[in-house]
Amino acid sequence: MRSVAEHQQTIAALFAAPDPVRLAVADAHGSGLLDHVVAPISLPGFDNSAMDGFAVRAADLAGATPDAPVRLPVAADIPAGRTDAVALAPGTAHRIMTGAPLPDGADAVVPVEDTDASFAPGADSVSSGTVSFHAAPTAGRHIRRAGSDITAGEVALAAGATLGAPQIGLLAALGIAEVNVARRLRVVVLSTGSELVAAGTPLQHGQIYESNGAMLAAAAREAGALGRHEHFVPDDVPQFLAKLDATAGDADLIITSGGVSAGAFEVVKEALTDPADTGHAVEFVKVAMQPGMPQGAGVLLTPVGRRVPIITLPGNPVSSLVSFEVFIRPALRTAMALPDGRRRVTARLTADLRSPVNKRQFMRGVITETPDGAQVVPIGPPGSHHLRFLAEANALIDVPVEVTAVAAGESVDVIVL
Ligand SMILES: Nc1nc2c(c(=O)[nH]1)N[C@H]1C(S)=C(S)[C@@H](COP(=O)(O)OP(=O)(O)OC[C@H]3O[C@@H](n4cnc5c(N)ncnc54)[C@H](O)[C@@H]3O)O[C@H]1N2
Ligand code: MOO
Repeated sequence: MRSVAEHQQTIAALFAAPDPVRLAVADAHGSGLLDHVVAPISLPGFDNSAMDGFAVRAADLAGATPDAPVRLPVAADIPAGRTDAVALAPGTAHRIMTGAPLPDGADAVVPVEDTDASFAPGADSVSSGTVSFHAAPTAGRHIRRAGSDITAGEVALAAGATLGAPQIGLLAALGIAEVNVARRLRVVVLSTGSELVAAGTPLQHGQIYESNGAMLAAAAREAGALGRHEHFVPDDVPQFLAKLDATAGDADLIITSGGVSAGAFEVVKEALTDPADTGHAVEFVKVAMQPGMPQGAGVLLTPVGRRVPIITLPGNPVSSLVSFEVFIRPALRTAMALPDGRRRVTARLTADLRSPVNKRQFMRGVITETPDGAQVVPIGPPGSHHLRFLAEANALIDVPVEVTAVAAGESVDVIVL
């Protein structure tokens, strides 16, 4: 049997290096940045006010106290967005709003609360009257200096960054319209099985609702890819191959579910084990793990001669999602220049655990932080049909091949989902 690590390498080798694409910043959300982004401008771009109040020369207010306020004439009004250059003459103040450019000559801003003025709607305008200051500001007070956030020429975002909301915000603030990112890969899931029907159809005896398609497409999207799913029913090899060709289209990865173990009607395995006829090259193997033992991986040759990676996952729902997590997710993320994004931690086991001989087990668990450190509770039986416990789990307990039992209180490796 193949080890988990060996099969991880096989899957990783199916993917090419990240494919560069230039996207509008908003469309690049969630993508991996391929090049350093250098700030074309400084932020802030000009000295500006951090408060609604008055721009002053600090020296003009030296000695101001509530008992001995200093009164100055208000010469101009500077709202945010005023674009002409305004100067502040000695012995005067300008009314200024948050984000408005500081006038030449001003070296402090006094918030309106520290004066006798009011900016409340309906209050008298003070822009051509006088204002009384109760305190002496220090020079530089409430001024946001040009370049204090980032200076033009500095690296704003390093290659490898993932473009989440804050990174999109920074790029937009720098006036950057487009970025070079790794193309998000298109993942198509094709589920097989004559027992499967779609939601909305009444179930006959022996039928079940198809669930792996939606689940694996969601997992692909959670991994940062573009995921969609198709459903194929008959256990018929020519029909399956035709569906595969039609589905492959512009896919970067095809994932099938079901039809790969030892049954009499394993359509995926049958259809893809004869590369002489089809040009496909898919290898079916057993991996020493539980769940997820029957696996297949290789390359599909499309009718237009394109080679598309294909990964054939086992049909049991828990097996297919755990296989996605262990094999496909890391490879997809690397191929999209995204960090692995999963935390591996050590946690204290709260109940005894058993694991099959010669298999690396990925057991569902619930991990919590306690004052004594992380602890993990194994949940659900090992059977690969227990979707309910999978939905409850927030972690996978990674039990090494050589371990067959772990006692409560011992430490285990955990992948936090
Ligand atoms: N004689 C043997 N039998 C089995 C072996 C084996 O080595 N020898 N391996 C077992 C293991 S382990 C697994 S895992 C499964 C894998 O089976 P397949 O990949 O061939 O999948 P199916 O037989 O088509 O389905 C298995 C199970 O999962 C349900 N299923 C399948 N697709 C879906 C779907 N899209 N949505 C919801 N549920 C699905 C299906 O109804 C079956 O119950 O084989 C064991 N058997
Ligand atoms: O690999 Mo199967 O996943 O044990 O149920």
